[in-house]
Amino acid sequence: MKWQHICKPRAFTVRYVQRVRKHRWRCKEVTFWCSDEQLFYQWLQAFHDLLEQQTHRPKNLLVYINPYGGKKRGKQIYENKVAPLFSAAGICADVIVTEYANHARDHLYDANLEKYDGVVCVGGDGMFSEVLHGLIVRMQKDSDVDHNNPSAQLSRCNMRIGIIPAGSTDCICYATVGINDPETSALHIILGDCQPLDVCSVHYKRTFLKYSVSLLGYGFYGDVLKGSEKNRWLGPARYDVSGFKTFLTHHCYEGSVSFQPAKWVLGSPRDQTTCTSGCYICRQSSKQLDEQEQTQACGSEHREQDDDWTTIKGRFMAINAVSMSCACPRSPNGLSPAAHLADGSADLILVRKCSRLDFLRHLIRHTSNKDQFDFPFVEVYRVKNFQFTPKHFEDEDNESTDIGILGKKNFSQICTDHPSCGCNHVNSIWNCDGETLDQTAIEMRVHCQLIKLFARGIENAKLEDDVNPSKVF
Ligand SMILES: CCCCCCCCCCCCC/C=C/[C@@H](O)[C@H](COP(=O)(O)O)NC(=O)CCCCC
Ligand SMILES: Nc1ncnc2c1ncn2[C@@H]1O[C@H](COP(=O)(O)OP(=O)(O)O)[C@@H](O)[C@H]1O
Ligand SMILES: [Ca+2]
Repeated sequence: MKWQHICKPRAFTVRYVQRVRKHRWRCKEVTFWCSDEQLFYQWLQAFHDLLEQQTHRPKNLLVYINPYGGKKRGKQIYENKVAPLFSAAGICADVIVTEYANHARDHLYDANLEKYDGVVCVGGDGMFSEVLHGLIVRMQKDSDVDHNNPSAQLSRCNMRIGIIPAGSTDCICYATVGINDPETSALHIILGDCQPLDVCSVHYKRTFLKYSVSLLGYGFYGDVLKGSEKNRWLGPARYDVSGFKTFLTHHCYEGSVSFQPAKWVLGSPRDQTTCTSGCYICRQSSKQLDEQEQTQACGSEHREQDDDWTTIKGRFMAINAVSMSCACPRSPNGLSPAAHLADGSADLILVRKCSRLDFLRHLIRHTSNKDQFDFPFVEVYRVKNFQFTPKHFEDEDNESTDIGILGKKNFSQICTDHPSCGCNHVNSIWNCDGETLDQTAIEMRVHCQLIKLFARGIENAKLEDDVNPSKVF
């Protein structure tokens, strides 16, 4: 607006956020001018004072860009859509373009994080997972918590994480913001939004394997991931190709699932309501968590109940544990539409052996508003933890030392017990936020609100239309 400033020397431009379409935000600007010099400076001072009060807004960020995620447009997206907004908002960003897988994670283990108000990742769920691991593992190391102990009380991370979506599924961004749009996410970061998020830890015996915030899936989604890796060059379409092939092969896997229900939570996976910005159920969990932490600070030990385990044995097409809805462009309501971002629970979805047609009907429901759980072969439980043991775990345990759990022999072994059941593959693998796990027998536990994102949850569409409280920056 230079010409305006020249014609009208006492002018200033205000940039603000406007909600343009469902969950999509855009940066707009308006230039004011004033003939009275004193009044002009009063306005400038008022804006300056207002902005100074916004202490939750980040000033220094550490940004990691995965140049190979999604359609390989991470760098371009950051440079064209995000960097200009950060600079307009006066944010100083140190940018690292990753050079290899796990670069960001390893860098976070030792980086000096003191000067940063947050970490931003540009990429997909895999890239987010790197940053998540870097920060959580670092936090546990700094606070002397043994993360190999499955029952350890993990220390919560205060450093917020921002996600600029530039990946293939972008589920974590979509399920926490409502859209996978880089500019919208950049604006949530600039405004300093804060959304706590549950994290699931995954262990094998007393060894830590991985953390998960979206999908921990065995069977269908594990096989889709395995099949997709060799077609990475296809970009996001690799999942469609692999999904189709996996659907045609129609494998089921035998094993036993044990879990403890999340009794204290207020919601259920079959609720008609969903988790929205400022969600009441998540706020109740926050209160309980604070009380728990206070009790611990006073020296009393928080004792988890160790009874009420339920065990389900059978042959499964898919075993999915999700601690958020997992909404994404492929499935706008997600794998479990009523799951909550920060209630301290996960939804465990068991899809038992069924016909190919039934499985297709179940899958198709993920693309509409119809209930994907309303089938006799689908069960869903809200849990605080679960354990899975594949039927052939004993053999696997013995063989793992020679050929590795994911070794060919193990994966393609023929199920001699059930020649006619169709489960000719003994074991599947676990898909943990788009990364494979090295073990099939695992235990998972939800850690309530372990991390925080630069997001605010899914805004209520009505609120967006009614009051359009644009935010100035
Ligand atoms: C006939 C129509 C069938 C349509 C079925 C659609 C069901 C889609 C559910 C998708 C759930 C996605 C859960 C998220 C997983 C991601 O964390 C993971 C990694 O993402 P990224 O790093 O961005 O690549 N993505 C996947 O595992 C892909 C699952 C795709 C399944 C088709
Ligand atoms: N520079 C890099 N070279 C190769 N792989 C990388 C690089 N940086 C990150 N990665 C890895 O790329 C994988 C996929 O990243 P992600 O951003 O999730 O893309 P996508 O959504 O397409 O899977 C992750 O496992 C991440 O660890
Ligand atoms: Ca949850």
